[in-house]
Amino acid sequence: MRTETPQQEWTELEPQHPEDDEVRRDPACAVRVPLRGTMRIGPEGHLWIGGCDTVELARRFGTPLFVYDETLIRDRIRAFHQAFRETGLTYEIAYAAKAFCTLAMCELAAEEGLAVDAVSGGELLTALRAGVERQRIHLHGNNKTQAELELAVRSGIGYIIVDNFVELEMLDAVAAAAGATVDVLLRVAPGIEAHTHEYISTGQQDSKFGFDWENGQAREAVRRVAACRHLRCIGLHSHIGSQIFDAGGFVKAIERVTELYAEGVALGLPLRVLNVGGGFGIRYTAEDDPEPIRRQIHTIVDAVRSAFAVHRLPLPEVAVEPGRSIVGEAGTTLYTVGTHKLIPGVRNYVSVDGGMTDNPRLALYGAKYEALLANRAVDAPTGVWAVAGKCCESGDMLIWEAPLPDPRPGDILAVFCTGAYNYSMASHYNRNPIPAVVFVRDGEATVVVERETWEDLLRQDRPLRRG
Ligand SMILES: Cc1ncc(COP(=O)(O)O)c(C=O)c1O
Ligand SMILES: N[C@@H](CCCC[NH3+])C(=O)O
Repeated sequence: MRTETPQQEWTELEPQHPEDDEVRRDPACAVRVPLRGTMRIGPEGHLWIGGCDTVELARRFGTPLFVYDETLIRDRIRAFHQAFRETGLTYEIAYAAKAFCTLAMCELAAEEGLAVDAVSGGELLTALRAGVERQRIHLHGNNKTQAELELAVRSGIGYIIVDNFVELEMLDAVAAAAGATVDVLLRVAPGIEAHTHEYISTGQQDSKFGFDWENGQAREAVRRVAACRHLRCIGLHSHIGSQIFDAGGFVKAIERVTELYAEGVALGLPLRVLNVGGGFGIRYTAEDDPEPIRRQIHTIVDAVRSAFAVHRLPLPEVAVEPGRSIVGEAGTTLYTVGTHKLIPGVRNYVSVDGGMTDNPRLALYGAKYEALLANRAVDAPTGVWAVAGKCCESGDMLIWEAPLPDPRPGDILAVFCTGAYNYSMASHYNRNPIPAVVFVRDGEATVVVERETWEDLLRQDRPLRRG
């Protein structure tokens, strides 16, 4: 689809944060929502993304609709590359596909020079089918199945991040059966508390992920992997959590993991990779203030340089696994406004045609979002609305307090920052179909995931009695 860009004047947007000119506020927009990437308010008062009028996108493709600003995704990736290039260190950026995994996204990641970090057979197959170079795919997971390990070994992917002792033995056996030697990293739980929601913090001791550093399991894993005849341990991995705002936690984790790295080198392991995971935070709302990527990457690389100097080790290849920070702010969900319920003195609810099925993050983490009416983007808010989904669940809310002009049935509501862990965590609850996904760029909209239909929902069902 090509949508003509109007010729009239566009609203001028001022940088909100001097360090991050991708986030802008529209002074004419009373809702005062940060406008990211290619977002603009058009002269007709509509929200435009990637040169496309979102009201037209909603009409054309239906709602709920995930809209991704392709330019912003590419810009985010390039910011990571640029930050690393400035450090002069060898590096690899692996896109954490769990944030948003489709063929198109994996293709884009590969085009932009990213490796892909997969965490299941499904993500692995998506990356392979998207044509990502095999050597540039990694496999994660705390309970990889035999079938997933076999697919990974058969496909000859770059490396597998081993999470625990059971997997270590299982993978050694899978590699032996395939007559292969498999490159692995060991995932260490470094005992670092990331200051984020407890369900997305993963580096602390009480975590299901990785070999525990504090009680010596990680050290034991380094010894045991050295004895696995079909595994070649080429590095160590840690990941401390998600939606992290400053790189302090990474520094502590790097210091701990480097001690182990030194022990591994002393044991004769061919270590060359230090993977510090992902978790770089983004600005969901004006309350969020993450450090810019450039600064976080520089802090990480400085920490690696000093830790490796302490142990007199040659510098490793530094790998990171960002997901949210690549796609989160580039995604916007469009909904159609339906019913409302006003409870005087209590709360005003407005309901939209999606909800926890396309965005479970408020229900899961109490996540906060900002929104505006895409078809009346410059109308001043007249009140605070609780934006509800359409599921049979009181907790099915998208935003508890959204300042909006009185929403009318048929208005298009745009909820921002829904690019990470929304489509990928979407569900069929209440038998709702999964929405379509479009990428927009330079006035072109490309459907990268078709909308599911009610018929699609029945495709795997079989009747109780046949014939
Ligand atoms: C091992 C690992 N790597 C990378 C990521 C990506 O995290 P984020 O999307 O916060 O960058 C995660 C998720 O938290 C993870 O568990
Ligand atoms: N799904 C979570 C993050 C988990 C990250 C995976 N380790 C979110 O939406 O924030």
